[in-house]
Amino acid sequence: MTAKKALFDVDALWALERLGAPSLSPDGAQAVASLSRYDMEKNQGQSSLVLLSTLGGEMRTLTHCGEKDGAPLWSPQGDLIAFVAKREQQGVKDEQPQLYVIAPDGGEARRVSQVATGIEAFKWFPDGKRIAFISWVWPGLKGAAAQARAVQAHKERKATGYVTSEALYRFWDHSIPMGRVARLHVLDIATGKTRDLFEGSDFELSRTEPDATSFDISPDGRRIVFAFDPAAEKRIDNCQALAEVDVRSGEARVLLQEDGWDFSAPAYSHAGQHLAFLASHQGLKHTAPRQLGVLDTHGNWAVLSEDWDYEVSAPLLWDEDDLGLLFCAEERGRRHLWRFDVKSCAAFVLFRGGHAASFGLEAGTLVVNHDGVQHPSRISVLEVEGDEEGLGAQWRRIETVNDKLLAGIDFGREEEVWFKGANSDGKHGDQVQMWLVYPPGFNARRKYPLMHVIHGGPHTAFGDSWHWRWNHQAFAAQGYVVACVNYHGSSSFGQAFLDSITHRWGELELQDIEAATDLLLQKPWADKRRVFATGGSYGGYMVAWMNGHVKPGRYQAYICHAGCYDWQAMFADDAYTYHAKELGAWYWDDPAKIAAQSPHAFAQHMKTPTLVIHGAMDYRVPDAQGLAYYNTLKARGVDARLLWFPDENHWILKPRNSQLWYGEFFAWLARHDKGAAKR
Ligand SMILES: CSCC[C@H](NC=O)C(=O)N[C@@H](Cc1ccccc1)C(=O)O
Repeated sequence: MTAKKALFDVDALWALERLGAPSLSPDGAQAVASLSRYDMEKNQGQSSLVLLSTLGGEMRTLTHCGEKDGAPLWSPQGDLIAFVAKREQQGVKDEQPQLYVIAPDGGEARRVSQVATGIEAFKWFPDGKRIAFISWVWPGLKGAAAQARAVQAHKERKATGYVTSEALYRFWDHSIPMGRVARLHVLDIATGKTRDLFEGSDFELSRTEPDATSFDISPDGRRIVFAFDPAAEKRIDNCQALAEVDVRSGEARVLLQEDGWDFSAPAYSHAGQHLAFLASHQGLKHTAPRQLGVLDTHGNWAVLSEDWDYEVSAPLLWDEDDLGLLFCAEERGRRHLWRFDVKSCAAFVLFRGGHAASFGLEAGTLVVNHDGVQHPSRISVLEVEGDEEGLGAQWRRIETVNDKLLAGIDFGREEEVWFKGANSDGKHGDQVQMWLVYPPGFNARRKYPLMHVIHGGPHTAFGDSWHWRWNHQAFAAQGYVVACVNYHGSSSFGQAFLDSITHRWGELELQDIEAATDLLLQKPWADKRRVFATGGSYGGYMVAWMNGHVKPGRYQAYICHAGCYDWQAMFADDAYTYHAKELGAWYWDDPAKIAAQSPHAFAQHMKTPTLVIHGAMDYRVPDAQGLAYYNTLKARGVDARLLWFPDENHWILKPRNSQLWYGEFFAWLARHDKGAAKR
């Protein structure tokens, strides 16, 4: 008699540990990664570093005491592992993240930076004696001491007002640091001395969260290539160019700048003869995919993947023979790790997702961090390469994180379904993908409630991946059949499918969702008295749109998380310069066109009970959107509930708040699940 397994719930979700991106030792024998765990009592997370052997053997914990030991990178010589952390040690408490190093065989980590403005992201120089890092600094000041004084003055300021004349002044959940810009610096590991490579120049990195993919160090360590916005007025939808700075002299020159082209994620080949990068032809269309570009030493560049109808994701990693590049890219609701051959321009799947999140390659050893509907992040090493589709490849896990906890939990199975959705060309219905996740122990002869979980974007996709915030297994464990429709406009189904909704947001997506509901309600197990729709951000927009467009009673209730409700008022968001490209007009030029795509304009039809959830720190979809929607429902006498977080952004990230989120989510559905009472 096998022991009954527990159902998956939010406490189990937060009890799971989360593996970060692996960094391999130069000989490929070991990988270091961050491992995050969460404490519901303390209501916070903690990350340490773990060592994994690619040759077999148990995982070892390398660091214990950091608040958030993250972004570990093995030195090129293999003698040190560098990472970013905020710690209190050696009599100093870090106010900003600093750089630490630790020997791979353990011991105490050593702080090697004391940068008042903090360290955002870094890379090792080939000599293993220096690192290049990003820090947000006041451009007019000279030297680290001046920056430290400015940090202190800002901290002690009495006036808290934010003043700017910039077009881009906030991003996702933070204000762009007043007066500061992101710059590249060099740190000498031995002395801790730092140098601002852009000092005295107008160069700066992107103002929208530059990271380690924003720059690369040449194989000889003499130059650093970086992406930057050449426009005088920075905007979220500006195109970036590529430039290169001489590390010794600080002299910088533009390498690649083309009107209408956005360049990013530069990566030198090992021989230094080529530079790979991502290129998006924004002049053609704002949704132009990021494609693979290569520049040679004569200044000639080309897009190698223009005939490949998938979007290339950063980071780009040259194969060890410089004949190919590794990167992740989505394909029909999955995300694989690919190798792109620069000569044949053919793409081969190395790791077939599920969801390939990150990877590392050293000395012929390839590791991947991957997840899926059935499991959170894992790290595996390639043992046998498969065919060009990645079929037959043999990967071996090099950790057992979460195995004990998950062994006692029953998960539901997932199913990939294709159905005839909206016709984008007016002729015939297009094939649309949907993922179903069934309750554990699903029995087709019984009746089940149906719950749509509608993804955001709109240009993203739900698929065979593990989601920490919208966890399909947590929803299915409550007894719902969970349906995730990759509606028209979703990514990973080709450019035409993604572009099909441009200037007509809401129309085809609704047809897809409704076609899916019609299909599912024909299933013997579907209880048509117990149908619900939920969604976040653009998914929240969709459920608000449904409230104004779908006959009341079809769905018993909606849940709208951080939903776009009123596109004119959405102009308060951080991405306002994008709106006209997607909706087809500025609201002042064609208010009717904007209203025709805006849920608020259909409020007079709204009657379906809705739980509205929003975070006050959400600058992408300002919380006024959720409040306006909630107030509208209340004013109309529609049953509504508001869950508002004063300290969360677009996502709900604190453990206790997430616990509350799931609790209110399920309680709202149960409250409107009249069918459940009669079961
Ligand atoms: C940068 S424009 C918004 C596109 C972005 N898409 C994918 O991540 C996004 O933030 N989408 C939001 C919804 C939204 C759409 C348009 C303007 C503001 C917000 C989301 O679904 O997360």
